[in-house]
Order: sequence, then structure tokens, then C-alpha cells
Amino acid sequence: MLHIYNLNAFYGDSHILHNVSLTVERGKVTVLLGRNGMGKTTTIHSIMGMVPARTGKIVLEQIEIQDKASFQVSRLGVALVPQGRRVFPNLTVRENLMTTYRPVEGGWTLENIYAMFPRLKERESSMGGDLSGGEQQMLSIGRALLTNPKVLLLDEPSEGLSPLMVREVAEIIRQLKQQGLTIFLVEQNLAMALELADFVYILSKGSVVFGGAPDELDAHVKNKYLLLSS
Ligand SMILES: Nc1ncnc2c1ncn2[C@@H]1O[C@H](COP(=O)(O)OP(=O)(O)OP(=O)(O)O)[C@@H](O)[C@H]1O
Repeated sequence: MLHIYNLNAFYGDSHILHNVSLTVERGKVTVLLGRNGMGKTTTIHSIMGMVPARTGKIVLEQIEIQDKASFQVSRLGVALVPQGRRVFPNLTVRENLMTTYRPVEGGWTLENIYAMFPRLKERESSMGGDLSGGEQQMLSIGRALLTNPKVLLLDEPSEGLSPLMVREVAEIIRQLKQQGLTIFLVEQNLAMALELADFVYILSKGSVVFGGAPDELDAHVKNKYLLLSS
């Protein structure tokens, strides 16, 4: 569904991503792990056209998207649930949801978003800024789904949430996968990530240092790239 080939990305002169190659398979949950500052968000932002690819290719269903603007990438079927959720604080829940709505026959509608997230229905007239962190995360996921994407990118959706809310977010991701959605998940929460993942990549200092099934991640790899501070 989505392939990245030898992606190199920079902020000014800082070379952040080094020949990153990875594949996000249709209908699967692909997880990108790595400690703080290793380039996970930069990878997601490169896919979305928010950080330019200096070299390399990003291919969505045979279409090269590495030179496209974010709105074009979005129209082609990629949606982002950004780190920190980024809900509009001064719009109501309903208005937040409707800003991105792109109707597709048989796709997501406001009604089935409310069916999946009853709490959003209850709070539909509340301002985005008045919601709890967990509610904002639901809103951010609902808003992305209303673009009716083929691929959903989630950047650390568990960040700052209570353990109970982390379980809820994991359950939502599981349901979306069951419905056939293709998911690319950046996470720091190893337990949640490994529970959901069909395939795992690890980034270290902007390079992919591991790619494999979750059960191939042994203690050595975890200790080297995930658990201990560098
Ligand atoms: N706008 C920016 N300008 C310059 N450098 C940046 C910018 N954004 C990120 N960086 C640097 O790029 C590197 C990768 O950052 P990135 O946010 O992709 O990491 P990450 O793995 O997502 O970490 P985190 O979990 O903290 O979000 C870091 O060294 C960071 O300091």
C-alpha cells in the first residue's frame, strides 16, 4: 500500500533521516518504534508532505507522493492523527469533525463516528479545548477518519493518556484494523505497540535498525534501541 525507499530528510543542514526504507502493508498495523528524537515524527511528516524528501521515494499505491503537498497527499487517501492531537480549541466537537469531512459512498460519516465514539456525540457542542486528553484523542482520530483515508498515520496516540485511555485507544486501533484499514503507528508505549503490531520497524538516529514481526524483537534489540537511554 505504502512504500518508502531510501528516504533522506533534513532540517536545514541537519541530516535527520538516513536512507529510510519501509513498507506499510494493506490492512495491517505497521509500527514504528524508537526513542525520543530518533526521527519517527519526521518520517510521518515526510509521508504527509510536511517535511520534504531530499532524496528517495514515497509510493502510495503506485503513485509517487514524495513531492506532493500535504493537501494532495490527504486527497490521495492518507490521514494523520498528529502528535499532541491538535484539535481546534475554539471550535465545537462537531465543527472539528466537519472541517475534514470528505464524503465517500459507504465510508465514514458523522453518524458512524458518533456510533464508534459515543462520548463525542455527548460532547458535540463542547469546545475542543474543553475536552479531556482522551476525548481530544478520540476527536483527533474521528477527524482523520472523516477524510475516509486508505492509510491512517497515528503519531504517538497514547502520549499523555491515562492507562485506561491507552487501552481504549488500543481497542479503537484494533477495531479499525478489523474493518480493513491500513495503519501506520508511531509509538513509545512498547506494550501497546507490540500488542497491535503485525510488523515492527525500529528507528535509531534516523536509520532503520530493525524490521520484523513483533515476536522477532528479542531482549537484545529492545535493550539496545528501546529501553535503555542512549
Ligand atoms: N523543526 C525542526 N527543526 C530542526 N530539527 C528538528 C525539527 N524537528 C525535529 N528536529 C530534530 O530531528 C530529530 C528527529 O526528531 P523527530 O521529532 O522526528 O523524532 P521522534 O523520534 O519523533 O521523537 P519524539 O518521540 O520526541 O517525537 C531530533 O534530533 C530533533 O531534535
